[in-house]
Amino acid sequence: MAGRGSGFVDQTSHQSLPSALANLQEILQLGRGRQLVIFLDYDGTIAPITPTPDSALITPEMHRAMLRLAAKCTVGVISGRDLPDVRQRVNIDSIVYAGSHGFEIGGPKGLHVEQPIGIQCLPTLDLTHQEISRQLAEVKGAIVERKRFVITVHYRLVAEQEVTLVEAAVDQAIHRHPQLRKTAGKKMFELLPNTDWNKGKAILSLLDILEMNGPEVLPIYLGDDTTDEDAFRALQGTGLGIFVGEEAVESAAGYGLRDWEEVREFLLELTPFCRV
Ligand SMILES: O=P(O)(O)OC[C@H]1O[C@H](O[C@H]2O[C@H](CO)[C@@H](O)[C@H](O)[C@H]2O)[C@H](O)[C@@H](O)[C@@H]1O
Repeated sequence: MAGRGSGFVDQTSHQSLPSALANLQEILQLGRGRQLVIFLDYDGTIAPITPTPDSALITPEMHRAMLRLAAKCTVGVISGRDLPDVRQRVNIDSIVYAGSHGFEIGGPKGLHVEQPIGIQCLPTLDLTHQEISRQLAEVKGAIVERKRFVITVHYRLVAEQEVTLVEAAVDQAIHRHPQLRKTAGKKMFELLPNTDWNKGKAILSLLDILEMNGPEVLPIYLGDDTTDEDAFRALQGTGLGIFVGEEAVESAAGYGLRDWEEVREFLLELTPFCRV
């Protein structure tokens, strides 16, 4: 990873990651003479974590900050959410989006790419969605969220003693349908096509599509959850990862920011130094 920050002490703990804000000059130095491309995760990075998926919105201030940034450089939002959902929440036409953890990519000038393996899995995802929804219908607080290529089973509002029921339903589905694999994130489990595709691969593919895969570009990725680690790893050596959150987790990111408000501050500080 380019730039570990001079304050770097222990790379296994986020709390010791150097602050991207405090080390802005160092980051700018890495980007000197290079075009910056900024990739942002949605939930927990540009929007706060809320009790239900529906209520997680970006603030007007964040929207303004992103608009200003997008006027100066290439911006992408790389999300586990469904592509139309994240696009509508961010609502900026000029940026590129990846939904379903990168299984679907969309952007200006008609850009639209879906992973063929995802398309093959659609009947299995449909069936699994029905099965899990039925199985968890009686579990109070469980939310089954269907995205085109991913099913997310949320347990944030489920009583602690019932979370095992939620995980058991997911595990049984994976057992029945080996075309799917399980991942986990903030108070949720996900089922997605059982293939080696993730946010990191999606970003590398996007950089190719945008013809921004050379040394004259510095891609920066900001994310807060386990699936964002794939993106941090993918950019090691060529770009920069910024972990968002206060908890101590193992991260492949080089810098840290506390929360989405610090993310906004960072974007505002970075914008004047971006060029198209
Ligand atoms: O990759 P992301 O854009 O960060 O999306 C990851 C998942 O985020 C959403 O769930 C999370 O945020 C919700 C709203 O704050 C919260 O209620 C939930 O507990 C979190 O797991 C989204 O609903 C999922 O579809 C995304 O995969």
